[in-house]
Amino acid sequence: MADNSPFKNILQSTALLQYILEANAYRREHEQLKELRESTIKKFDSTSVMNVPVDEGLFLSMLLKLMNAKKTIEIGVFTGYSLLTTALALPSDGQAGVDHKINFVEESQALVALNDLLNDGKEEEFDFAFVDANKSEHIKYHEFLLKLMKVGGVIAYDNTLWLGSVALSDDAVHEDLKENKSYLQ
Ligand SMILES: C[S@@+](CC[C@H](N)C(=O)[O-])C[C@H]1O[C@@H](n2cnc3c(N)ncnc32)[C@H](O)[C@@H]1O
Repeated sequence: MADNSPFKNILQSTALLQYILEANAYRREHEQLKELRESTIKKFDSTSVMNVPVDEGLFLSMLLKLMNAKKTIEIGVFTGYSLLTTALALPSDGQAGVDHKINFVEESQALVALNDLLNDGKEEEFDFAFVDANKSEHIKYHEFLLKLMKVGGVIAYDNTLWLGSVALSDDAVHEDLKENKSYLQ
C-alpha cells in the first residue's frame, strides 16, 4: 500500500504504515521474497499488485513458526509471495530449497481443488490455511476447509479488515470505491 494509493479515506494511516514498513518490515524481509516482490511490481504495475504486503508476510511467517505448522494449504497464489513466505517458514527436514515443500495444484477453480482433496481422503490433515482468492467464495472455501483442517488448526483470511474500510462510514467507503471499481472484484 504505497503513498500514491487512490484510497484516500480508507488509507488514513499511510504515514504509520510507511513507518512500520520502513522501520521494521522491509529490513526483515527474506532476500528471495524481496526479489519476488520487486519482479512482480516490475511485471504488473505497482498499483495493481495483489501480493500480500511485507508486514502481513512477516505476520504469517511468525504465526506458522509459533504453531509449528507442518502441513498447510493456500488458496489464491498469484505470483506466490504468501506461498513462498509459507514455504520458507515451514521446517525443512534437512533438505535445501523449498521445492519439496510445495505441491502446486494448477486449478483455476479452488472449489474443485478443495473437493478433490476431500475425495482423496485428506480430511483433518492441515495445520494452517491461508485464503486469498475469490472473496465472494470465502464462505464456500470455509465449509471445505473446516473438514480439511486438523482440530486446533488455523484458517487465515486475507482482506478481513478490507484496508480498514470496515471501520469507516458507508459514505467514505463509497467515495473511494466509486473511483476504484476494480477494488470490488
Ligand atoms: C490476491 S491474489 C493472491 C495473492 C497471493 N496470496 C500473494 O501473496 O501473492 C488472488 C489470486 O486468486 C486467484 N483466484 C481468484 N479466484 C480464484 C478461484 N475461484 N480459484 C482459485 N484461484 C482463484 C487469482 O487468479 C489470483 O492469483
